[in-house]
Amino acid sequence: MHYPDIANHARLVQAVVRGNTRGLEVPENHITQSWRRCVEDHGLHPADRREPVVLERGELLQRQERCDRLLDIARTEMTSLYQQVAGSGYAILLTDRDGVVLNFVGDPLFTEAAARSGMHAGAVWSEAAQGTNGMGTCLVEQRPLVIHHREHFLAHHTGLTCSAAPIFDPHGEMLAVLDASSESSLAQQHTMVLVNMSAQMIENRVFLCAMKSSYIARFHSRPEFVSTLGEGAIAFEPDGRILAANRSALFQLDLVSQADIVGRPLQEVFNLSLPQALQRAEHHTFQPLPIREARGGRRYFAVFQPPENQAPAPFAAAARGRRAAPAVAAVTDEPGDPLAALEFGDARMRRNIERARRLSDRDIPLLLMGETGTGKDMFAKAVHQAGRRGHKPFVAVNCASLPETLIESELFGYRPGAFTGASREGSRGKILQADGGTLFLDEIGDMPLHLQARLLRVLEEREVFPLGGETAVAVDIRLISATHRDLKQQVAEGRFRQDLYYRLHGITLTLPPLRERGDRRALIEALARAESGGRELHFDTEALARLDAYAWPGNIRQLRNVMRTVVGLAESDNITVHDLPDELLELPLAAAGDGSGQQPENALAAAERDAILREMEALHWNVTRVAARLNLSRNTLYRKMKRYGIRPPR
Ligand SMILES: Nc1ncnc2c1ncn2[C@@H]1O[C@H](COP(=O)(O)OP(=O)(O)OP(=O)(O)O)[C@@H](O)[C@H]1O
Repeated sequence: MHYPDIANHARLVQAVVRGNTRGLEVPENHITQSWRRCVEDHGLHPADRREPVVLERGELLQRQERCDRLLDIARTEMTSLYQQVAGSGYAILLTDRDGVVLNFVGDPLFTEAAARSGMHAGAVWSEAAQGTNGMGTCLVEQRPLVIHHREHFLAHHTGLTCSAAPIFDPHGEMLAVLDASSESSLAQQHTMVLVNMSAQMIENRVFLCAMKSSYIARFHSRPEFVSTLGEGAIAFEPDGRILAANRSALFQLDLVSQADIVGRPLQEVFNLSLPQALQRAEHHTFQPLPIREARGGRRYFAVFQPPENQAPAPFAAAARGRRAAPAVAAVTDEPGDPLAALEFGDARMRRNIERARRLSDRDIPLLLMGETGTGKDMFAKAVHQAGRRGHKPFVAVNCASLPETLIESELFGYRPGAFTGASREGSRGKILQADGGTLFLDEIGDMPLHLQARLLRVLEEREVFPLGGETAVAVDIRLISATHRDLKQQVAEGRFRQDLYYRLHGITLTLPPLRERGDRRALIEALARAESGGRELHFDTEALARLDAYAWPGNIRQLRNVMRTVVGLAESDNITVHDLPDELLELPLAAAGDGSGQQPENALAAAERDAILREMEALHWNVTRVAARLNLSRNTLYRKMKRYGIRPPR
């Protein structure tokens, strides 16, 4: 920014703060209020060029360790959000409640500029440090907001556009802020919608994770929305006393805050007795059953889940329902042969399993390739469990979202007192955690090139020097990696190091996409049984043909989600085409296999589809009003409806 622009911006900000705008209409809003705080509370000047405050590495590590559950959960959503906006020069950031950036996923187009502005792990983006900005102002306002260009307080941030949304903990306290920032000239409302959905997704998962040792009721007015972004969740004690509720639960029950519900007995909220609620939880099924609100009698559909350590493994229950269902046990903790359990009759899978079995006790590195959702993660775990290391740890590292600044301490760990602020106990890195067992490097094809060299060094040396330590610690690990990318191609294009590739692919197994598997029908039936908690469902010929002919771009993951919906909506155990989701019925049968891409390809897309559907229902399919509510143009909304196969009810 040139000096005259800086001076102009500073003059405007100061005039507004002093209430001296002389005829210029400046509405009083959260921006002007924030500008005032910047001057009056934080003593900032809009023309300041402040170097970003950056925490020492040790303090950052401590903060990250304090939030490790949040970070684990947020990583996937951040990557997914980043993929949605990739190419438009965005950085995705997560801050803690003090505005310290804990994780950063950046677009190469913007990473350099972001670093210049101070957007990296460890930087502090509170209002006190950086003036009005997406993250800092969201922390104060505690609601989603966009801070666009000249709405920033400091002149040198006026090139930025930031969309930020808060993440609350299960007790309604501010936990973190998720933000997408870019130097784009457009304030993209659509980005705000995506950020908000991702933040809610993280918040819901944090809720379920934090409250997993309690009973949880998950509900929605539509059964297919249970287990999605919009579901309400209420955690309660065995005596029925409510411990916490998520935001959607409060919204659906017309409550304002946690104080309106926490401490009350569940029976006052829903009209079912405590024994009924507990009984439903004990017979944990994924099928949402009707329930009524105690006061107004409004109808919801709910699933009750027991405290985690008490939950029966749903797949195990399903497996017990049938003799010849080895694959169903694949995803349980049931004893047995975990590799055999992945077999349903497909020849390529059988060959993969045989080869993996032959090598399971030898420490040859295994590289798993296959499209997203084909079961690579599950295969890796089965290989681990089937081998001699099975009772030792299986430690997964997602290479796509490893924070760049922390790769070494994440992998190697550090000694107590390795640097100022390092935790007193030190930290075992992932490699040492996996000692004796298996290190699973997931999404290896997405690891930035410059980090691959460091990873290679670790793998070559097989010794770990924890940061600050003087002696090397020998490690004994089996290496399994997975990617949905064509690694050979990546090597040819110079995007993946050849030496690392050879290090990883002692043997490569490719998991076939679902549409090419010969055992599709057996898988469909097994998953339906698993999702219904062991009930024997019968698919009629046409329904089975539709399922069989569909292209399944999201592979087994998508099939599993579809089965969950089918089981939730089916009125009897006989499944017909009318019980199948619309998108499977869109195409004439013969064309159903061409993969028109109408299925949301990831969780965020699925959430977007759900949000559009929810608003459509709430606003009686009035496209103009829904577009306004979601801040989309009508055309964009129509395009999205087409993409997700959303149509008004007939
Ligand atoms: N053999 C199987 N039986 C039952 N469910 C399966 C099987 N394989 C995969 N799934 C289910 O499909 C989903 C995706 O599996 P997984 O995470 O292993 O796939 P992936 O290939 O690693 O996906 P990504 O590349 O997106 O990480 C999971 O919900 C898993 O439970």
